[in-house]
Amino acid sequence: MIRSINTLLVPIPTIRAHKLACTVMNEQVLVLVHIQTEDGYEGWGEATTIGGLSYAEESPHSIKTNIDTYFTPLLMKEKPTSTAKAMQLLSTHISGNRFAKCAIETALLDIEGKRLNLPISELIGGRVRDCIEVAWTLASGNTDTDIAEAHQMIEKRRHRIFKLKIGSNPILDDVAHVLAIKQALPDCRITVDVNQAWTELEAMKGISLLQDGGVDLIEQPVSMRNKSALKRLAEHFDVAIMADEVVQDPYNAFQLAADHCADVFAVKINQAGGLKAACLIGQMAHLAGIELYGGTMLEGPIGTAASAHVFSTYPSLNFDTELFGPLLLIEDILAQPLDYQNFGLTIPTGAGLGIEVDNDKVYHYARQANLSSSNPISLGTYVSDSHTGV
Ligand SMILES: O=C(O)C[C@H]1C=CC(=O)O1
Ligand SMILES: [Mn+2]
Repeated sequence: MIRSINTLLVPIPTIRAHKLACTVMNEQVLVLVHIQTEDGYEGWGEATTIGGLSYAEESPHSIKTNIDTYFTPLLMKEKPTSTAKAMQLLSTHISGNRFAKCAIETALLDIEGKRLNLPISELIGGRVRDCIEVAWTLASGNTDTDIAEAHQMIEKRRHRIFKLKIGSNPILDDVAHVLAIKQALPDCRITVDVNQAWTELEAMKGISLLQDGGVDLIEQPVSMRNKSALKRLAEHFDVAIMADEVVQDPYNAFQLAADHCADVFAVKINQAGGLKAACLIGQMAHLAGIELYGGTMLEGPIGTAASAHVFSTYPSLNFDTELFGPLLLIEDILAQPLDYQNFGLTIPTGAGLGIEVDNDKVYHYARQANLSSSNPISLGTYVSDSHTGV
């Protein structure tokens, strides 16, 4: 039986500015859910998003408000006796709010795993791999800085796949930036994420130049609203085209898979609405012959561990993952950091998420952020962006 549900906003600075087409991040606001049960178990979940409301439809504050106002009273009143029943209850009474649902499901699975002494991977289908390769995003905004950062990552054997965030500069400038990095790192896989910034016509031009320059993967080049453009681009080019923002819950992923709108799906547990939903999307994509990529909303270690459990169950993961979120933050909130080495992340083997959250640290940071009104939580720097019509 659930005794308490606490939702905490925990802002942590990033190691450097992280520039996307829709926002510039100097800190990440972790949205953490802590559930405690009457019989002494506790579980953690995470509903972190990117840049306030600039990336997705739920903001850190809306997630906290909605969990406190709607999710918690419902769960406390109905007292579901399993994670599956709790999620069924939430899906019946609460529409949308996929990030919030993901955090609740994660915390409940963490508890269920601890109760059964099994890692979450074994509760959601069973792992078929114990380690996953992790790409790093170069997004300092400067080509030479990005190249130097990539060399450091290779030297430390942390990453050898690099994703570049483009779309906020003129196309030819972005292409020149990407190709300079590709030439400096000829043995590395280089991918680009346009975060919806191009029109179809711009994408035709940009992708053609990137494909000729040897780029390996193009992520969400056009608006998520224009699924047919994404499909046309995937059909037109040999280079792999990946759907990201457009891949949401299993219903919409089903349509995308059935229409074969992209060569690869980036799956994110928060965008999907939870771990089981993300498993379902992975299975559907696989059945439709679509490749899989383990995506991130730049979560801290809780959401990252949860994602790793999900991706460990995928039948194939040919485009690897980008679960580097915790490494972008200056502080860790775990007693023992996640195990990144040899270009990969080891999937935790302990019960539940298999991690130990430093509760004192997390509650301390959350209190500090709430008390200090002169230091409000930053929600990213607004970047004017024409593709979303704002
Ligand atoms: O993929 C996205 O759009 C979001 C995120 C993932 C890595 C990164 O740098 O940003
Ligand atoms: Mn993306």
